Amino acid sequence: MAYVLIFSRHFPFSHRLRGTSICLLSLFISFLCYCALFPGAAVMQKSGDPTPSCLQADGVKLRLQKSLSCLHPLDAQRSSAAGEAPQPQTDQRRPAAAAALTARDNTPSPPMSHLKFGNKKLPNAIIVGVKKGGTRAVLEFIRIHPDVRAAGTETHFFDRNYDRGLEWYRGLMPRTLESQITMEKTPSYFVTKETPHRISAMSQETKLIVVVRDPVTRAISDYTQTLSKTPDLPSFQDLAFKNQSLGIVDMSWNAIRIGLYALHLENWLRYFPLAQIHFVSGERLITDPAGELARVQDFLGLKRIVTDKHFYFNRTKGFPCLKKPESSGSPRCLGKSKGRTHVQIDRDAIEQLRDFYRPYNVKFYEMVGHDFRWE
Ligand SMILES: Nc1ncnc2c1ncn2[C@@H]1O[C@H](COP(=O)(O)OS(=O)(=O)O)[C@@H](OP(=O)(O)O)[C@H]1O
Repeated sequence: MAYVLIFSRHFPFSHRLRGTSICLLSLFISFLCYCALFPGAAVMQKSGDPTPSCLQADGVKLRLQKSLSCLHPLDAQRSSAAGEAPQPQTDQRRPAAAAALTARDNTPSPPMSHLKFGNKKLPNAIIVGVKKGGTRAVLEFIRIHPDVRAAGTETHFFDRNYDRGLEWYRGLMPRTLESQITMEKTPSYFVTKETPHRISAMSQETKLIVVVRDPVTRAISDYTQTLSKTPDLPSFQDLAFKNQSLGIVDMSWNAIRIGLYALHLENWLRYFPLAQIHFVSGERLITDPAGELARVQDFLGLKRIVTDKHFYFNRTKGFPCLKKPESSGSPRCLGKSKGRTHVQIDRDAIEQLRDFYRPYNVKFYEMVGHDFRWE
């Protein structure tokens, strides 16, 4: 206003003209002052370039939310072209922007990770044996149940890795929801002296599954596997007998020892009641997988969801395989190491081994209350 008064003194116009000039000059000078104080606002809106005003919004949650549309002006244009009000971007559509928002906003995010991924838990159920009994088939078949999750590889925690501790073991487990059970399989547990005691020390509630198979066929399967890795292995007969003509079997050979099921089971029954151990027939697992899986599901307290509609018999493989899931994927058979062609063993040796195992088998049938008919 001082400028206006000075100006009017130096230019003495007529009274009306002077009043109008003073008004116009006042407005002009006010505009100049406004521009000097807020340079950005006037210039940005004129140029139509939104970026600097977006940058000004940085650092403040409310302004940053608004500024998300600044990061993607094309989206704002598309929205207005479609006649929609521009929407703030959701996390899914703009993860980078959403991340920036979260980083600047210290509000804790909801505990979605727990809901989504669950927790790693120690196993509720373990397939403890027997080697070459069909343990992989049982695990792969039961884990298609939505309430079962399993460690993919054999952990060998209770026999080889016990010193690593339970937290190491837990770390190997998949994440599960509260409603799901955790499983693992390590077939050597069944014949390891320390294992029953160690599992009961972890939890006396652990459910145990043993897949048993005719001990003579199992021994030949075991030998066939070792031979595939060690081609210069002595013959089966050389390893199985101390003296074949006298029919003296070498019980110290692992392939023979594993088949003495009754002796191993005695050790387990010192720590677990029989009702907590479920025996799967390795033979029926091949001829009737759905029947065996029904019993496994009952034992685990699961709804019978895995049924015969999940299996088909693959003639090439000579074994049951899993059907193609409805959603995607392809039929699934177990790998080449399951269902190998066995080494031919002469009939006499097989008969001698059957005689050797018979009393142990009978004892085993009595202990478990079931005749597996290994004749
Ligand atoms: N569906 C299906 N597909 C393929 N194989 C099957 C199946 N069901 C049971 N089996 C039998 O499983 C035997 C291998 O047993 P394991 O999985 O316990 O072996 S291992 O101890 O883990 O090495 C394997 O033994 P071999 O036939 O001697 O190879 C199979 O006879």
